[in-house]
Amino acid sequence: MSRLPVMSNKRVFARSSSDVGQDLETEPAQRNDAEAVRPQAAATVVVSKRPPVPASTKSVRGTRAATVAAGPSRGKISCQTTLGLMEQSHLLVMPLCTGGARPPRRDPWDLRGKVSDMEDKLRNYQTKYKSTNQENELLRDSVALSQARVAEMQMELESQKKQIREYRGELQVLAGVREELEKVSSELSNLQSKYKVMETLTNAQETELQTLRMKVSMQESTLAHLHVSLREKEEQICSLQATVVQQKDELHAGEMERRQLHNTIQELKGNIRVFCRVRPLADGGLSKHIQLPPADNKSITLAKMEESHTGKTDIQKTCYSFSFDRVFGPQASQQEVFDEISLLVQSALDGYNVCCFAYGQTGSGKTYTMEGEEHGESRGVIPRAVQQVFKTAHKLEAQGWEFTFTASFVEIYNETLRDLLYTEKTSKRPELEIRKTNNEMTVTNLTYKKVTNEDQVLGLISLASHNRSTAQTTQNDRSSRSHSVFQLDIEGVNDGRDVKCKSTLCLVDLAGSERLEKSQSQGERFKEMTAINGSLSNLGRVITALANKESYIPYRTSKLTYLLQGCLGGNSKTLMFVNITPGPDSFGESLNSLRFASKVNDCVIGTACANKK
Ligand SMILES: Nc1ncnc2c1ncn2[C@@H]1O[C@H](COP(=O)(O)OP(=O)(O)OP(=O)(O)O)[C@@H](O)[C@H]1O
Repeated sequence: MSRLPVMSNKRVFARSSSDVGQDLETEPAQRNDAEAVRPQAAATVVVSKRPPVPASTKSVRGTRAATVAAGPSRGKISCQTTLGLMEQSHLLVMPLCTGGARPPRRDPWDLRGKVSDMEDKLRNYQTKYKSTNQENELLRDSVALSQARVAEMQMELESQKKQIREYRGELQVLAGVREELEKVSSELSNLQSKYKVMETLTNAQETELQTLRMKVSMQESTLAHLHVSLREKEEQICSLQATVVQQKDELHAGEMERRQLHNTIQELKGNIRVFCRVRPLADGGLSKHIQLPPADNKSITLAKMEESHTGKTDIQKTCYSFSFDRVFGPQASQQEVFDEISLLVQSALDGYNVCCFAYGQTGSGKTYTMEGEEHGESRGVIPRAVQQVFKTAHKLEAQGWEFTFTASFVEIYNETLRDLLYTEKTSKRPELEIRKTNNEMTVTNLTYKKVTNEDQVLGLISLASHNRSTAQTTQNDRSSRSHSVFQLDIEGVNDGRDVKCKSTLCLVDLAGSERLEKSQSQGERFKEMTAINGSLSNLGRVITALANKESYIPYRTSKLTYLLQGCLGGNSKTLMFVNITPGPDSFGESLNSLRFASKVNDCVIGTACANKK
């Protein structure tokens, strides 16, 4: 910045000196026409310092001086020109004051000498001026060059600055890149260490792979052997499968034959059978008036005992003997009893309707026989039958049979049906009605539960016994005053053989059959007893009518016989338990029960046929 004014001064100076130079060079011409202005001005300057030179002292050397000296007389000098000349005179005067070796001092009179000196000086100055001008020119050129150079340099500087900025930007970018690189290099070193680990692992795995390859090749050869043996086995399997098919056919044929034979045996035994069961006394023994011949398990004798006149011995007065399909004494276990009826249960799976009911006075052991205890050896007919049904069905699955089971539990109390599997509010109980559709007996609004295993059925049985209506009597504090009917509908399908079967296993615990006088029943109890006895009498009548092959069977007279119609007719197998109380007080009731059972036992109901399609 500080150099710029200097440059401009120089420029001014250069211009002024060149003007002066020009003026001086053109001076002779101007002198010739005697019109030059600037030399006059210079003369004016000189005049101010030196005494005026007379115009007559012109010479060749002094022509200029004379011309200079003649300047003022011309008079017309512009102010601007004067200033330029003053600058010029300054240049001219300076060497005069500071110049080199001084010339020998002239005498005051030696004006010519002095003029000559002056002229010499002037020439010197002119020479210097010329050389200065040249120098000046050179300098000007050099200045111009320098300026151009400077401009160039500045441009270069600018471009370099710009480049520097760019470099800085790039540097920053590079710094970022460097950071990135550092990161990458640290990652790289991490990766390298990982790579080393991986390399080690790879080596280990390669070794393992080699081992595995060897194993694989060994196993491949083993596999090839196995393939061969597999093919052999497959062939064997094929032939075995053919054998299995053949054996299945044989098995099915055998099963069909077994069913037929089984049914024949059941028919020979009678489609209605009666078993008598005498419950033990409280001490486990047997009362004197009941006699069970030891060698025979089919007869029972009821003997009327009277005290002798002395009162010391009992005299046997009247004897009533009865024969049944089987008589169980007080020691007979639940298992023994069930073994005798299990063949009938099998018939249910073969497609025959099976009905088993227990008849007897209150407390004679009907519920014990049919239901028994919930678990263990004292379980009764119903849980054991259910167990057998599911076990046998499972076995038959292997022969292509598929079974579906539907359970229902109904109670007949005072000639009214009650659903024992009903779980809703008691107030909302719907009315149940027995309907006969397609020769099948159904109950409207009754709960029919699909069951798939024994436990489900046992759960339903316990629900039913909870719901079962019981009423207190003087003879048995847990006496049931209603008939309970458990039904298991069984449907079997063997698609492979295109065979179907359908049957119902019906297990009935009848209400107590005691006489009215003995039970001392009154009011509601009397009504109950009338209904119970009415339905039991009708059961006897139905069985007799069936035995006599009467045209009219009074099924509809009571709800019990109407409900059991399907299980009591020709297409069914019926088993009746007559339960006897051994106490002497129950003699009359026992006799009644045995007479009723005997009547049933004498019945021969038509040949049963399986419900097969
Ligand atoms: N064979 C038997 N062995 C041992 N105990 C028996 C036998 N039979 C019945 N009992 C017992 O006798 C009592 C009465 O039996 P149960 O309740 O089965 O009579 P019930 O005929 O069903 O009476 P209800 O008609 O009132 O239902 C029960 O305590 C029962 O355990």
